Amino acid sequence: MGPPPPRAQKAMNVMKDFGFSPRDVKPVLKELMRVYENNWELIEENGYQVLIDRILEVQDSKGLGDGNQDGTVCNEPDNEPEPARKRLRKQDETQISSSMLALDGPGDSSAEKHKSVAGDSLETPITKRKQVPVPPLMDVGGKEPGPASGHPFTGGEMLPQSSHLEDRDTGSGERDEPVSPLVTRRQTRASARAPPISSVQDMSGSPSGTTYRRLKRPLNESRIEKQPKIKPGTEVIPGNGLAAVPRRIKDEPVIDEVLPIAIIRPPQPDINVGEDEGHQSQTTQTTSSESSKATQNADNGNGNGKASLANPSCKKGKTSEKGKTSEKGKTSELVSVHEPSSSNITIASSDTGEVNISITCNSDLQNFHMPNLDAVFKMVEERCLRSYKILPPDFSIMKVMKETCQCIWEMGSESNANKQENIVKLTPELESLKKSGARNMLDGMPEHSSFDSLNSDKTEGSKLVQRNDHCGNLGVNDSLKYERRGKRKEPLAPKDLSSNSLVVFQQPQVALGDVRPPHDVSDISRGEERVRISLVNDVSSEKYPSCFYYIPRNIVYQSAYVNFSLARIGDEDCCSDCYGDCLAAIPCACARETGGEFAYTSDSLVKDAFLDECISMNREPQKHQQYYCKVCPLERSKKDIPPAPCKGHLVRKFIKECWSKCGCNKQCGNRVVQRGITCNLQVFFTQEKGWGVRTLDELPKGSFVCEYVGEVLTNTELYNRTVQSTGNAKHTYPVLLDADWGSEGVLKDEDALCLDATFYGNVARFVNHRCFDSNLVEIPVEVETPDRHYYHLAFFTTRKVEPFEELTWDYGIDFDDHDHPIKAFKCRCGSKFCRDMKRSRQSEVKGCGHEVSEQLGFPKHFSSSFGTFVDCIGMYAVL
Ligand SMILES: C[S@@+](CC[C@H](N)C(=O)[O-])C[C@H]1O[C@@H](n2cnc3c(N)ncnc32)[C@H](O)[C@@H]1O
Repeated sequence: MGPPPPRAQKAMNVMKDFGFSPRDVKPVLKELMRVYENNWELIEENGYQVLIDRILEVQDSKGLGDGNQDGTVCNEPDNEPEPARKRLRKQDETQISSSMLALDGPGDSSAEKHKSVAGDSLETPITKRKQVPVPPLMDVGGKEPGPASGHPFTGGEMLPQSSHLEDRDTGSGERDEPVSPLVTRRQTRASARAPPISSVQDMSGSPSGTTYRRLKRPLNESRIEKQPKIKPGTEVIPGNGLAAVPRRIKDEPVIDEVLPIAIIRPPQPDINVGEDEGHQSQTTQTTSSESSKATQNADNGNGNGKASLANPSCKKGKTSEKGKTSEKGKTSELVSVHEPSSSNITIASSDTGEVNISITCNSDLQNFHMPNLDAVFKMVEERCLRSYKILPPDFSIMKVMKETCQCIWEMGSESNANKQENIVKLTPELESLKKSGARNMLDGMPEHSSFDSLNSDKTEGSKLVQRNDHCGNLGVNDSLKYERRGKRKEPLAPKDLSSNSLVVFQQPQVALGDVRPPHDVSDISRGEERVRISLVNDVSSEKYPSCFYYIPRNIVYQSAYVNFSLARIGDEDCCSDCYGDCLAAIPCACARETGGEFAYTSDSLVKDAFLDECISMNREPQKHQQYYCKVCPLERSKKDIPPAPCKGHLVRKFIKECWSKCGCNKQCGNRVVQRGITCNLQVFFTQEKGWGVRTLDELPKGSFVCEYVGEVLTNTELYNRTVQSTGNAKHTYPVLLDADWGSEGVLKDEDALCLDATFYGNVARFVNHRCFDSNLVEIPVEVETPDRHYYHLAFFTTRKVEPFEELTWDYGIDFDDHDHPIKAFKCRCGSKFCRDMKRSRQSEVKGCGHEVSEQLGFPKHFSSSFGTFVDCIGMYAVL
């Protein structure tokens, strides 16, 4: 017989370090290989957990309870095989012993032995050792939740091997001290290069012996006992991983059936909306709280292996809304969730463990065809991602199932699909954002904001609040008709919507209230920023700027697709293995975007070379690479047929900051923009340009000043806003987020985004324009998402700025572009490089009191970089 294959040999070596002799290990390994059909990954998973478990079981069933009782010397005494076993017991005390109890069955003596072994082992090592925190289960491959166990997001999914190994290995007596995970990456990486200790050294399978192991699932889940048998005749949905590789958690009741299975049944002919619908909704409709309760009940039932069966045919009297039935002679429980209009969802499980999820779509059956399920799931997935942005804490699979039902109904019903065009779709972004982790995007929202009223009563549809003239555009959606009801304009329910229609009203444009929001002159951010931003006017009698809501972070308006899903951040887009301050260590994955070097210095300044490149791009765009879209979303949004050719977009340099999926701390030097404004700014009234912003501090070159914050819109929304704008006065401050447009094919409208700070914005909305030599430059910064459709636009100083100096940036306006939907203002920037050649030296400007700058004939250029358009129509006499 030749030597064992390398993976088997490795497994044996690892087991040896745990104190198991090859004699113990070999047969078990063979057995597992047979059971898992030589799938080594399953055996190696979580540090050979399954193998360890099985060996212990075999030993226990032999009545050994101790790996060495057979006399095998599997390790030198000094290598303390026994404590290794004991540690294993101790760590698994709750999980292993309980799972074994469950397997062995009540009253089984071996189970009792396990208990006592575990109990013994709890005492000895701990009393011998210093008071060391009980190590998590990571050394045997499990996942120990808890704050100390590592990654903030994964709750300890990843741990530095060096720390947990040292923490655990008490063999030498020198490693008793726990190693803080809060070591710098440099330290951690250095220790990674040292040979890892004992058994777990190569468990990651990483050829480089990487420092970290990724643990795929909690320990309990990884306790695979054996392949459950799939009963003949059981329906297995292809591609369902659960069915293909069934797993059973040890401490759950033994069930021979495969679970769960979702069965989507075609609608029953006897269930339709029609005349019956009103009755049906009265008798069977559950409130959402009832349905969630019902769902919970169903879940509980499943979890306990209790029965339930669901079938839409419950309407025939076979079962009740939530009742018991004895179909097939089994006790079964049924839970139905009935939507008033289009769907019923029924979840059931039998006492054999079979779970059925049955969805009934009440549709016009004549026009219904069962759509391809893959297409349905894709549609559901897209909707969820779009609607929920970040999945809210109360996200439930029931919602997904309802969405699924809706999609099946829509896709399956041709006549309805056609009607969809006439239906304004529900866009729950704001609602879900408010509930979700993205709520902080709305942190700037005042209590009385129209958001609350917009969302408080969906059945009433959108509520628009008329804005006073000073605030400009009402943004009424074309597809809705409004009538006056008291002071408000409220939508009339569209008459032609069938009862099956998808609900209903579009969020209106975010409109400001009748009441002008009070500006707090001591802090216009009303406490939203880390610093106060005062407002002064020593020049004119104008006390306040036009009304707007101060928000410290962007908010998504409506159709823009902004996805902060952590799942989309791959390893290459974060540094989960970092600790402390990334700048203090060798550059991590987050520096990849900036050529392998961080863009910031340890003083939080943008490095000179990087900054100069960005400045040059702004000042001399013709010298830099430009992308030309095949079909430019900006031109497309203008609705010209055919759309005009793309005018080009600068290929921008991005900064990528560390974020939530990174292991570093909040004070990491690669987190500048996300920390918000730190310098003292003041909004003041300028002589020439209305309100402006100045710094009260001296700012060195490369300092972060503020971000341009506003509503995230699609270009079409922006265009609609612009063309709908009427009135004597309006301000629009849109900025295109076009830094990556041309690099992709044809962008969807929802991906071609811009920021509008007209109604919701931060202090940046007051920063005035200066041609060419502005003291601020905008740099795109990726924070939450590697997706370049959405990024932060951050302002950094282009040079040292003195206290009380006005802050300006170059809007990139083409003062000659008379076709542009937004007319350029008369530039009063005062720069000797001013591009606005045509302005009159003496023109008197109402409102903003512009003065004339000298015209020195600097050659005009137009940076379409961000396609920034800034306007103050109505405040200027001549445009
Ligand atoms: C982003 S806002 C800046 C804040 C604005 N000054 C205010 O009072 O609200 C842009 C508007 O400011 C004015 N503005 C900015 N830069 C200007 C400049 N260089 N010359 C003249 N007006 C300017 C224009 O009216 C423009 O539409």
